[in-house]
Order: sequence, then C-alpha cells, then structure tokens
Amino acid sequence: MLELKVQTQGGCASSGCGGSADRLAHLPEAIRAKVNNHPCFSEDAHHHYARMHVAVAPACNIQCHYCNRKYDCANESRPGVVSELLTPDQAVKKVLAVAAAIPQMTVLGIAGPGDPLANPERTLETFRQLAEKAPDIRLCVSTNGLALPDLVDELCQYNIEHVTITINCVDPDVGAKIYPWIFWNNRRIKGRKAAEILIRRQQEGLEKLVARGVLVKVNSVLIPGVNDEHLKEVSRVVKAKGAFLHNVMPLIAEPEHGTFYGLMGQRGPTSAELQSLQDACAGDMAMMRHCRQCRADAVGMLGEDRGQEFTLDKIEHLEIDYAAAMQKRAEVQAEIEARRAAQHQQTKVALVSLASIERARPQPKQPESRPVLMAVATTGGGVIDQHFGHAREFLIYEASAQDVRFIGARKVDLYCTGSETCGEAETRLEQTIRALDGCEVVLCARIGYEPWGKLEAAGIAPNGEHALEPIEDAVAAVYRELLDAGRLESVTAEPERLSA
Ligand SMILES: C[S@@+](CC[C@H](N)C(=O)[O-])C[C@H]1O[C@@H](n2cnc3c(N)ncnc32)[C@H](O)[C@@H]1O
Ligand code: SF4
Ligand code: SF4
Repeated sequence: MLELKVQTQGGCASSGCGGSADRLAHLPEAIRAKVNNHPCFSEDAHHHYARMHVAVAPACNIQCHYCNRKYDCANESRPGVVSELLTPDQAVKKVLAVAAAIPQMTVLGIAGPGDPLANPERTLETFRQLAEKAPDIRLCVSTNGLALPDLVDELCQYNIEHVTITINCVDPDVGAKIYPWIFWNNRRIKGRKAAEILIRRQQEGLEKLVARGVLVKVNSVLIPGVNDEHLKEVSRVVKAKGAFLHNVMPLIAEPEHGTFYGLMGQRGPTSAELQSLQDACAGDMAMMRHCRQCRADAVGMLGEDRGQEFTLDKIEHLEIDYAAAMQKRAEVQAEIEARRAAQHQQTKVALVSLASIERARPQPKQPESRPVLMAVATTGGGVIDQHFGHAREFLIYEASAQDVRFIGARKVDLYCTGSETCGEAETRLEQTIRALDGCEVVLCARIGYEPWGKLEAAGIAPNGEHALEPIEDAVAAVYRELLDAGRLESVTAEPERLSA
C-alpha cells in the first residue's frame, strides 16, 4: 500500500506529511523558531515573508571565474550587481525604512557586492547598529568563507543565527579550475595552493558555526563539466559536518558580464540538469530550490525587487518611528501566521485525499501513475493569484500520486507589457513557453485567448480554475482530476501530452 509522503526541499522522510509546512513541523522547536519566517531557509516561508540585502561590502579577498562586480544593470537581478554602495549608517537607515514600509520583511542579509567578511568593519558595524535598533529583524551574512573562522565569535555577538558559505568544491584540483587566486595573509596565492587554503578555511568556518548553533546554508554554483559530479561529494561532506541546507545554484555566465567563464563560453546548466543534480544531492539533506540568485541590494519578496522604491534620495530625509513600526510589523506577521495555518490545514486535507485515490486503485496497480510538472503563477502568499501575462517567473511543482513537491522557480520575460511593445509579445510568449519546458499544466488566475491557444499547441494545458486557491492544494486537485480521467497511467511510455 502506498503511503502519502510529501516531499519538500529535502524530502520528508516521515509519512503522513501535509505539504511544505509539515517539514517545518518536524523540525526541533529551537530550529523551527529560527526558520519559520526566514524566506531563504524555509521554502514555505518564502511565500509569505520578504528579505532585503544591503550593499555595504565592495571588496573581495578571492576571485571566482564567474564573478564580475563592475557590471551593473538596474534591470538585471543576479548576484554581485548593485546600484548604490552604502555606508553602514546609510544601510541602517535603509533597513529601518524598508522594515517600516514592508512589515513582512523579516530578514536582512549582507551578501556583497563583494565578500562581507573581506570588509569586516563595514559589515560588523551595520550588524551592530541593527541588532540594537531593529531587534525584530533576523541578520544573515553570505561569505566565501576565507575570513570566516576568525570572525565567528564576532558574528555570534550580534545574534547572527544564519550564515551562508559558498562551497563549490572540497577537492583543490577542482577548485583550481574555479578560483584563479585568493588574497591571504597579505599575499596573492594562485592555483591549487589557493584552492587548498580556501577549502580548509571554509570547512573550519562551517565546523565552528555549527558548534555555536548557527544554522549554515551552503551555496554551490553548478558549473557543468567543472564541478557537477563533484557536488554530490560536497553535499555529503557538508551535511556530515552539520550544514542545515544545501543550495545548488545554476552558473550564470554571459559574455557581456565580462567574467572569465562568460568570455570563455562556459555554459550554465539546463533546468533538467539542475534538478537532476539537486535530486542526487538531496538524500535526507534539505535542499534549497527556491533561491532566486538575488542582487546584492535586492528588496522585497524573493523573485521581486523593490529596490528602486528605497534609493538613498528617497529615504535620506525620512523620519522613522521604529517602535511604532515594530508594533505594526508584529500585527501583520501575526495575521500572516493565522492565514498560513489555515492554508496548511486545507493543503493537508487535499494531499491526504490525493493519496487515498492511489490506495483505492486495484491491485496489483500496474502501470503506476506518472508524475506531472505544473507551473504556477503567483505574486506570493502561497496562492494562485497572478495573470499568466503578468508573471515574471513561474514556480514549478511536481505532482505524483505520492506527493506534491516544489522543484524550483523559472524566470521568464514579461509577456504582457502593454501596447507599445506588443510587437515583441509573440517572441516573449515563445520564450515563456520554452522556459516552461517539461511542464504539462500552467495554473494561473487568468490567461488571454491567444496565449491559451499557443500553450495548448505546445502541449501545456492552461488552467485558470483554481484562482486564489493555495498552490499545493490546487496542484494536488489538478493531479487528482487527471488521475480520475485516466490520463496518467504510464511511467514508461512517452507521456501523452495533456492538452493534445
Ligand atoms: C555575490 S556572492 C556574495 C557573497 C560572497 N562573496 C560569496 O561569494 O559567497 C552571493 C552568491 O552568488 C553566487 N554567484 C556570484 N556570481 C554568480 C554567477 N555568475 N552565477 C551563479 N552564482 C553566482 C556566489 O557564488 C555566492 O554564492
Ligand atoms: S567570493 Fe563572492 S564576491 Fe568574491 S569573487 Fe566570488 S562570487 Fe564574487
Ligand atoms: S540569493 Fe537566494 S538565499 Fe540569498 S536572498 Fe536571494 S533567494 Fe535568499
């Protein structure tokens, strides 16, 4: 008999789960308290809570072949890109302004544009002030790890409970292909020796943080042909040392970014390669699949960037009553939690109902129902509430008779941008359809007649019937409809496209 297992980021090993929320429920209370409203450390939380980065750290102590911080484009969201570099005082002002305006913003991270710990004075001063002035905001830092072991004590002093270390390898021969040099003890060191030192320091930093009870996320950039196979070993090693979450991210490499890899034509992975490696790394280690590879000055929900609303000229003269803001923030966050609890309950019922169908199938149940990828348009809040043409990204879920699991987010160009750009709409729609490769259903609040037809022709069934429903709930319901209609009865045969 099949038991319902809802797999989320890392795979929920226990039966009787009820959606992404249930993975949180299975965590020890002390850890749950740290991740429940952290949009990066919890996939479920990212539907409800926002984050911001402040760009106070310009310098870096190493060079990665995929990084060039000189290139800036306000329309582009990727790591290392910023519009304004801030002093610690300016950063603190900006954080207070954003926290007052976006009460669901729970996390402030420093992630560059260089390495926060290669700029320890600026980074620690920002944290020091925020720990005092905004005690309701979680503080996070993201580092390459070279300077980390020496700074763990100071980070802990400012109640930093979440740290991200980028670990792309545990083998210096692999590292030598990713890092041309490091700057260490006032010397530039190159090649294998440099990678050896970096790896040793990263591992030492990881061990120290875990010993202090800090939750560590490990970022790894997936570079096809360089560290793809090796990342399974990285995942095994960091998990054994107590890392909480592993975030395997796709390499972004374009010639116009001016990076070594971009100029050399090194490609990034396809969605399928990324998913396959994330699955291979998963085991019982929690995998992050909802990272949006944000700019170093990103503001808002993951996947959105409201940075332009909070530029220095707009916040400089604001008077912020943070005590009043904190009160409002607590009220809004309590409302979010109440809504979330109701949603989770609803989803749990839907998933149990899905599993009951499978249990009722005649024995022996051959052939098994195949899984289906579904794309979802949402603006947040865990519900399907976005018009297909307004989506800048789609969340991808895999539904099967055993579970509904989140696979990742795929960015697309905005299809519907108004009449002036209508001439381009055709190609944008085609790009969107390409980005949804492998998906058989797209769930959205509404959709126009023309994209409807083109999606259908591409073998993707548009579905606007679950508007405003919780995502996992709706995905389970659609899967159930397909099961009932007898359209999923093949694991081995070429899938019958649903809209054909
Ligand atoms: C900009 S870095 C800042 C923090 C720190 N310097 C570090 O590297 O961990 C934030 C994350 O973005 C990743 N990153 C930077 N450039 C990237 C690229 N071209 N493709 C994919 N990930 C990238 C880094 O590896 C790191 O995990
Ligand atoms: S460590 Fe971070 S900031 Fe430094 S070069 Fe690498 S990606 Fe860029
Ligand atoms: S880059 Fe990833 S981990 Fe960092 S804030 Fe964005 S989503 Fe979260």
